[in-house]
Amino acid sequence: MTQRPDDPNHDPENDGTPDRSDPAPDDKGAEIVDLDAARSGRNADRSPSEPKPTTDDADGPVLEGEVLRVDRPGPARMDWRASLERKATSRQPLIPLWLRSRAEAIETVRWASLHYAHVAGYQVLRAPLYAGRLTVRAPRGFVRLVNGMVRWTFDFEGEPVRVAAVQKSDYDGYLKLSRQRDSRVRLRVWITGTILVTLLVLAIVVTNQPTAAQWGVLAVAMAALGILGKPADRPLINRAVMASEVEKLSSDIVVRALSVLGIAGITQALSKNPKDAIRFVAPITRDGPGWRADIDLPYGVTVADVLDRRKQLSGALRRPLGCIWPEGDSSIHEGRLILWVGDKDLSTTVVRSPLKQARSHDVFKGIPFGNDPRGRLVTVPLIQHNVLIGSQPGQGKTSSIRELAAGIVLDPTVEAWFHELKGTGDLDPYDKVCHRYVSGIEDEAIAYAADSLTLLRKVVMRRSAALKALPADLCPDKRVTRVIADKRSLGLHPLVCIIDECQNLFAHAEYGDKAGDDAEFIIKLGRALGVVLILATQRPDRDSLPTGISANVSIRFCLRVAGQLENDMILGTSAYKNGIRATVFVPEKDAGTGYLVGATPMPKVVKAAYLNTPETQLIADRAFALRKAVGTLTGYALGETAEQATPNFDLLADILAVVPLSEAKVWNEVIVDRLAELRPEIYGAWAALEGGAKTAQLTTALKPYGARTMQVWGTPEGGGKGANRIGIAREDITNALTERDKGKAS
Ligand SMILES: Nc1ncnc2c1ncn2[C@@H]1O[C@H](COP(=O)(O)OP(=O)(O)OP(=O)(O)O)[C@@H](O)[C@H]1O
Repeated sequence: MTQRPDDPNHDPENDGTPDRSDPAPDDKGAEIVDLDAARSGRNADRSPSEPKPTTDDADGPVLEGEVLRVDRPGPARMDWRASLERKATSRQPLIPLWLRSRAEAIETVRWASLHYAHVAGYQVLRAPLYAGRLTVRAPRGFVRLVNGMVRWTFDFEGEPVRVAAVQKSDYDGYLKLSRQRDSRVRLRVWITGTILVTLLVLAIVVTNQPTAAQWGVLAVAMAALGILGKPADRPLINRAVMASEVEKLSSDIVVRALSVLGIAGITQALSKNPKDAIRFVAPITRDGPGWRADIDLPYGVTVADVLDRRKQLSGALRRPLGCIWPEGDSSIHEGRLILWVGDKDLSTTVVRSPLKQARSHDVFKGIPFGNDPRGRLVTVPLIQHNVLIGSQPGQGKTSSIRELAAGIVLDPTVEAWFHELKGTGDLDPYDKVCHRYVSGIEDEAIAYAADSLTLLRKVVMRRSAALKALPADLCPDKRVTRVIADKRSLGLHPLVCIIDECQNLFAHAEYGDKAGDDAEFIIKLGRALGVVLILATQRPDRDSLPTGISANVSIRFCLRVAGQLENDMILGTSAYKNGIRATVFVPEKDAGTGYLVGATPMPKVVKAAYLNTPETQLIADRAFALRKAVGTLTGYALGETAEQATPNFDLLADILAVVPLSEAKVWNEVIVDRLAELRPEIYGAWAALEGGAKTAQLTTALKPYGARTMQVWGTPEGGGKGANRIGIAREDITNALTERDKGKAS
């Protein structure tokens, strides 16, 4: 509805006629209709054959009422709390970022001390060189001094002016200048004479002083003359640190770089509004060893678009790729870019492990894992989590595992089950503290790792019952805590199982399927029970990494991978789409650097700490001593023979033993109960499971033999109503047994 000028409520300052040259601030965003233009437009749309409306018709009925605008005038009114919350997100820190983390502050102070110690040491070592230079330059300095004094005393500086006065025949001027010179020279001769006499007296005094003082005075004199004799182009002192070649990051440089990335949204926005298309929401500051710019990208452009062009950004900023770390902050919005440009290339940095010096460690506090590009320590929480590490070969998976393993073994309460299925012995230093350990690529090693998973599955089931039985005051959250872990008799201490090169297990023809099922089971249920699985693979595809594992694991570390598929297998579905791309890392050069997801609130680029073999050996020795002292060395570490997951029993034969020929089909749950009666030490844990878990247990156990389960009609053993439930056909078990035995014979 619009107001008319003849309306009694008409507001002359707001008559509904838009003044495009001077939009009133109050009208910001209001929908104002130019009636004349609108009507003429409407009439123009009519076909000439249509009857022309009468003037009244054209104007339409005049409606009365209050003008209601779509956009209300005045500033946007927000709830004050919401407005405060919004402001809170952009508060500048009271304490500088580097002082907020103890580790970062220590690192900065350490860096500054080392830097200045280096500068001091460098200059002290070169003192003889500087003394030599001063001596060589002293004669030239002496000549310059004498020359300067003579010129000053006899006012040679005024000579050209006096000559010019003569040449211009300016006698008055010349006379004035000559008089001035005479009076000046008279005074200066006195001064120079006094200085010379003083120097002479000083020289006589010095000749009567001890030799050390004479040398001291000579040194000072030579130094002074040497400084005076310095050639203009050669400084006396060498620079201990070459001037940083790092250009200070400025808004102009950032805008220039973003504008050449070829992102259509940025190019268009800049062409329309070169000044404000890219907004800096905070001043560009130093943040750690680099510069940080907080930027709002133009509307419609997301951080993922920029991440995609990190290489181009590196070229545009004229900095090595390893210095360019764009990051998003989706807690604000998807277009908020935090661009961090480091002074140092991350790929040339080796991160020292804080565990190198640690006497012991508590895994409940997480494990120090590496540094982010800004040099801040990143810790991986372990309890309540599982970890998946992946990359193409040679990118640092085993090194990352070594670092995690260091934290694990330095906590003497943790039971370590380590499996390294490459056979290179990278984890061998730790074998002396492991409850289970294997290194190898052959079938025996794979079988051992598969056995570990089967045993671990049982451990998880047993722990589940043990945790359930704990009194509520000891275990209010139904999960293992430090207090519970420390009560060894409960058997709920942390148990960490590492399988490096796990593709060799999961893709194994004989053990792969079952191992995959077990691992998935452990990942899903083990978390609250203190059981942690750490898997590393160089072949992240569906065959080598069951989707049940890649979908359920909670912490992921992806070093360089070749493509989107591998990226998302490790980092989770849509990671690539969301700009978390481990494809940006450079093969080999970026070894140890990867995206860490799930360990920190936001995905992070992290360079893992690196431990070489001797350092790993020292850590393992400390861990051994620690464990020996508290009595937690068990299993492999004590040279005990490995516990076997598969003692001498034969599931297929056992099933045939408990299912008579007369029963063609039987429910799984019935078979499990009968098996438990037959061999309680083996099947007892299965029978303790409830409902679907009991049925699923047998289904899973039969899978490796190719024996399928099906819907079976039956009635409960103790009597009751008939029903369809999951079961097996006896004939299928007989066939599976025949097949298996045939295979063994061949
Ligand atoms: N965090 C790191 N910092 C520095 N260099 C590293 C780091 N991690 C790995 N490297 C370098 O990369 C090399 C290969 O590392 P590593 O053996 O851990 O790779 P990998 O991914 O396990 O290889 P593969 O897939 O063949 O088992 C190391 O020898 C080391 O030179």
